[in-house]
Amino acid sequence: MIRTEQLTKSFGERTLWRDVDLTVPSGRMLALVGSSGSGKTTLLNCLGLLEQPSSGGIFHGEKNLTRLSAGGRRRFRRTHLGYLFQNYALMDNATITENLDVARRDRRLQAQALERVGLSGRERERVHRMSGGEQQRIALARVIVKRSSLVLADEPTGALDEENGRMVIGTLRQMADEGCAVVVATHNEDVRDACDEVFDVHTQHLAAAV
Ligand SMILES: Nc1ncnc2c1ncn2[C@@H]1O[C@H](COP(=O)(O)OP(=O)(O)OP(=O)(O)O)[C@@H](O)[C@H]1O
Repeated sequence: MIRTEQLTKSFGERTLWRDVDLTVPSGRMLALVGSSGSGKTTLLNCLGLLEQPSSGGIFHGEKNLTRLSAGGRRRFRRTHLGYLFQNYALMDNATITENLDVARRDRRLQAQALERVGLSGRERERVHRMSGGEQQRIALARVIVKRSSLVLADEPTGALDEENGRMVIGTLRQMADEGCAVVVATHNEDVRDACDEVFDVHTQHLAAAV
């Protein structure tokens, strides 16, 4: 579970969002929508403790994560967080297996995750030789292998065809159904429709997904 309390982020004179109160319990999936530049990635980065909000709190249970030291933030990310970045954040010169080892050295889980994302048998290939969509799927496999309780995903279907887009949406939904709290920034209507709630970062309107 993750919860924000009166979370505000400004860059200089410009406030992206103000006094945001959101709760994403285990088992739920929240979509962050809004026009380009409205602050979806920035909000994900704050939830993932990669950026500091200007004010307000981020709570995991009773713990206010914004009060953690740099070491505490690192430990929280390592223990609880799976982050699917917009630029995938893979080790380019390493193999798929070496990238998955960063999350968890469990060959059985890795094989299951690679089968799920359609990359079985390609463990020894180097990431820089793979297409954008394949890299996006490796990044998803890494999140699957990590088995985090909080999953943040930034435009997870961006580089994918329709079939793989559906696979990613289904996988994120399954993670939520198995007990993760999932937050996904997206422009994609199918992703939004798979979520339980939708928060428009620009208007700051929260609604149930239809
Ligand atoms: N470190 C920074 N310093 C100043 N401005 C920043 C910084 N980081 C982000 N911004 C600005 O904050 C705004 C929100 O950026 P963000 O990437 O969060 O938007 P977004 O909603 O995810 O956009 P997109 O849909 O295009 O990915 C942008 O105008 C961006 O230029």
